[in-house]
Amino acid sequence: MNDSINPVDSKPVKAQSKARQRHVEKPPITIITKAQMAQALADRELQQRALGSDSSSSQYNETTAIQPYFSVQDLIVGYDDTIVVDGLSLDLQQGEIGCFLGYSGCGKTTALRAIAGLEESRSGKISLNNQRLTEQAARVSFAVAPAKRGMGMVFQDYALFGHLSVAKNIAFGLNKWSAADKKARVAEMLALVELSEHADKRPSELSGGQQQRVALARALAPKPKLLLLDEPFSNLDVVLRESLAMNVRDILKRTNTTAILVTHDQNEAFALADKVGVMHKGKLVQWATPSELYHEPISPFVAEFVGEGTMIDGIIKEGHVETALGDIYRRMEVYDASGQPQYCEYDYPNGTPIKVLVRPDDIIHDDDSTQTALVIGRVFRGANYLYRLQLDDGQTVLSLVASHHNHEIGTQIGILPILEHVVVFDEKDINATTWSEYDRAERIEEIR
Ligand SMILES: Nc1ncnc2c1ncn2[C@@H]1O[C@H](COP(=O)(O)OP(=O)(O)OP(=O)(O)O)[C@@H](O)[C@H]1O
Repeated sequence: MNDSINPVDSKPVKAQSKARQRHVEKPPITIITKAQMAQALADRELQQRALGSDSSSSQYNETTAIQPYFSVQDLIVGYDDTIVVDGLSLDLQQGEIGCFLGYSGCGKTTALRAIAGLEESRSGKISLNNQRLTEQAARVSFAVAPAKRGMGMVFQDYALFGHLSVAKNIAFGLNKWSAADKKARVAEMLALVELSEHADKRPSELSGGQQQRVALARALAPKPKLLLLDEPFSNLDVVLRESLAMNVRDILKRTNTTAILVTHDQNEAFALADKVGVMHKGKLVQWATPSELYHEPISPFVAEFVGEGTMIDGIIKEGHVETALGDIYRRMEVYDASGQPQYCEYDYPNGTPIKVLVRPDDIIHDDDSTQTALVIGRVFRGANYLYRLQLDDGQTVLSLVASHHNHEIGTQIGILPILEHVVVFDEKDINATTWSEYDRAERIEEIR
């Protein structure tokens, strides 16, 4: 979504709103209709083709599309009468790291186990490196045995053999290798996870983080086509988790390993994965890069689950959205002849109540801004303060502010809303998903 706000709008939403009155001059913005935008996009494609720089046209994609290295299509897995994984589809290219992120019980581990072949799927197709691993369709039904899938697994409890040394643990999956190759591979893996000097120790003599690295080395040693990591850091303390996640990412990237991680920890997912799939009640709600999930969530559930933020009220007015922060225009990646960005009308009729997602980094603190908000709460986060700010009409937003800007609760501070990636949701969506009190209570129960 490529929407943006005009932060200096002069038209007040409500006559009595001080914040709206402080907005000065409004730059000229022409909002074009959806039909005009479709035409503009088509023209742009034609132009790109004519210039020979087109990498997005369907013609190009048809002839050069890369077959995904790993692919899952419409996977359904259930226990008895309950569907636990419901129509899961995703692709990964070789060397990419994917992640299933979601609350406890949403089906992440079941999806991972089905990919590994440890859980039977009811329907769907799984392919890895040009080999079909499962297919359950009307006329075809087969599943490659788990041991023949070429996958490695790293578990939450590491599952190391306590009576074997670190080196022997790592060598465990290499029984078909020659003694010399095995020795060389174990040494290579020990160096990779920086545990060479611990080769002869027992796992119990290592820290949790070191044990996890042994588990990783053991899983990587046989050169798996796909590595599956099930909550691999959950036994470690929070501080260690993120740094180990970055360390593991580095190791996976250096070895060009394709991997899928399961976690309920967003920081871990973002630190490790290239693509993150938010799961909810068995469905993969969105499969996207961490940045896309944060800036372009496709539903209020994803918006709330990923990152911090608040939803503020808006209303559709002549193709744009009016809010207490200013008027929001839907900016597209299409430019007119003079190089100015084009704005398209929103997909909702005039007068539709809208919710607008505002992230803490969308609200810049600026001492010189004429637009202000009241500090009603703040949390010290070392380099930053997370301020909770009240707008003139009583709605609240969050703002991430460098911690040398130390403003007391109860004071007004200048703000500059920079809503480059603003996302709007129809109020109907909000009610239909997790923003209702009922679902909040249900989720709290889930977490407990
Ligand atoms: N062997 C099983 N038999 C019956 N139901 C199961 C079985 N394993 C899991 N379930 C149920 O399937 C649902 C999804 O479980 P799953 O372990 O895949 O979730 P998850 O998202 O990985 O959760 P967590 O983060 O807590 O591990 C849950 O409701 C769980 O109770």
